[in-house]
Amino acid sequence: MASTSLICDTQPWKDLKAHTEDIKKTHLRDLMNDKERCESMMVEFDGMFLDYSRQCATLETIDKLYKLAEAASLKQQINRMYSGEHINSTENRSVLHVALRAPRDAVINSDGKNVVPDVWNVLDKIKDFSEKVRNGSWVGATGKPLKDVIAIGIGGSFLGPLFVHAALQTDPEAVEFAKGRQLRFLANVDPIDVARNIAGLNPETTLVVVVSKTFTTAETMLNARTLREWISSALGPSAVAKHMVAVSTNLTLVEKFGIDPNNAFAFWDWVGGRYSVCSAVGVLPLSLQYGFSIVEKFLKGASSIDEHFRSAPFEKNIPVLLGLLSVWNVSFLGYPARAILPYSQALEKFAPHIQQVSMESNGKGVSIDGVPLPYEAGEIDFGEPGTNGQHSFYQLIHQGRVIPCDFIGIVKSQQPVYLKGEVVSNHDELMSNFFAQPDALAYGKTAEQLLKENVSQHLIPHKLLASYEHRVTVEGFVWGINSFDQWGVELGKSLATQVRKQLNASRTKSEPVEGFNFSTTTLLTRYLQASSDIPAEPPTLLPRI
Ligand SMILES: O=P(O)(O)OC[C@H]1O[C@H](O)[C@H](O)[C@@H](O)[C@@H]1O
Repeated sequence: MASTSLICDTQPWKDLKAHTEDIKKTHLRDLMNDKERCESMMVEFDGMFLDYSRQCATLETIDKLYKLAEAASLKQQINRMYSGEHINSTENRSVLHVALRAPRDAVINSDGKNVVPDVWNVLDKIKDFSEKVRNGSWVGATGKPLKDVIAIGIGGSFLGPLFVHAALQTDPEAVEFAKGRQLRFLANVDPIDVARNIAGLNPETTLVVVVSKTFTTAETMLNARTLREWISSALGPSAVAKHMVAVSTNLTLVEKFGIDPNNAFAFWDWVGGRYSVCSAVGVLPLSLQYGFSIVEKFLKGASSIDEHFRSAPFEKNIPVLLGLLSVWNVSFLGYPARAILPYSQALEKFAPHIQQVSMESNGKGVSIDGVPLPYEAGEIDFGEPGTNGQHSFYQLIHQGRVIPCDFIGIVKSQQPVYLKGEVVSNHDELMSNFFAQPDALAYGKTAEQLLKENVSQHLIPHKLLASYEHRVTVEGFVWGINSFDQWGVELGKSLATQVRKQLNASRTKSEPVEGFNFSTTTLLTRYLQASSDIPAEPPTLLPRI
């Protein structure tokens, strides 16, 4: 395609549009009766089993989607990503999160330099540091071992690590490694989140990890200053060197903040924040909690999917199929939402993480060349673990609207329970719902997708993660957008700066609210009036619970 042309102008897009009319006349119940169709809609790779037969699609649809992929130069785009080209053109950067989990001997170049040795230098440093903290050879300022970790970070510097932490919390092997330790995440600038994080913790035994790609994010930096104060007011300012470390691409600002650069763990601008869980962003806090060996397994699983995504033919390529089907659902069938439904409590934070990966990546209104899109890109992702969601929002999916669903099932439970006298084990009971719901939907009126996992427990999260990351990439490539920038978020940040300035000026110099629209002016004024009697408190006076 020429650089400013849009995918919707290509013949394959037009063919799919025309084909949509035929599909709308077809009932999924009838499609499900076609054994040959269903059989060819099942794909397996390395313990993952994808069944997309409950998608509102025929084999002809899939064939047309491959043609669309060709028109979007999908294969070439994937190759460009892996070879370190600056596909994030608006920020002039490579997109190489795959290098974060590449084997030590792999060669992945960015700007003519193999980045894999840099990746492994940091991983080795994390291994060394986390072992020292865990075995008590790195101690706090008063000589006590650091058994609790608070990771401060937001967005991509929070959601991925939280998702993996939640997944490992009940993994029998990981539980053993985490004995006597706690990992908490402080994301929100709301002081309530600070209070909750420090509740019950002693600064003497707490290590704070400040995680921020830019080291400028307002929320994270205020929370970092707040916990720096919490530590130094209790243990003296010199304690910061032993109790605070950082993960960032901006080591200059880390040092300026007062953290020894030797205690900083780097990553690089070719890692998007929302794709950074496999960098020190996730690896450091998770290694402190579970040990590096557990986290290394995570990296290996993700790497296996990376290789699959790069090399498998499209008809067997799980992320490509997931991505093309999503484009089909959004752009042709007109379904704007997608539910992510893991039948596993361990995956409770998967949907919130994918929300950022997907919605921040593909929620765009212009093509990568700045041309306004005449079609919608991105989808509204939401989800909850099954069966909880069944008692909440499923009714709307059953009878209200058509919402494509990802059902994610796990073959073996991390914590199997089989009560004497019960007909089935507790996990079987859960899985009964997993198998029943997609059919209830398919034979009712909706389209959805069934994704089953068949993989030992601690291998689950990274394969899912890498598959979903690449799905988002596939969608972005087909829609012709830049999935790797986030200018909308930047606008919100700069508006917050204006508000912050105004609040400061009004509070300290009684300046009237100016420069905002009528609504915001009214609200800001009322807020300032109603909160004027709240005294300023230094952070040390935050509640100690
Ligand atoms: O890691 P940081 O630089 O602190 O950024 C944290 C978050 O900030 C913004 O909201 C970006 O849109 C996110 O992509 C990013 O994950």
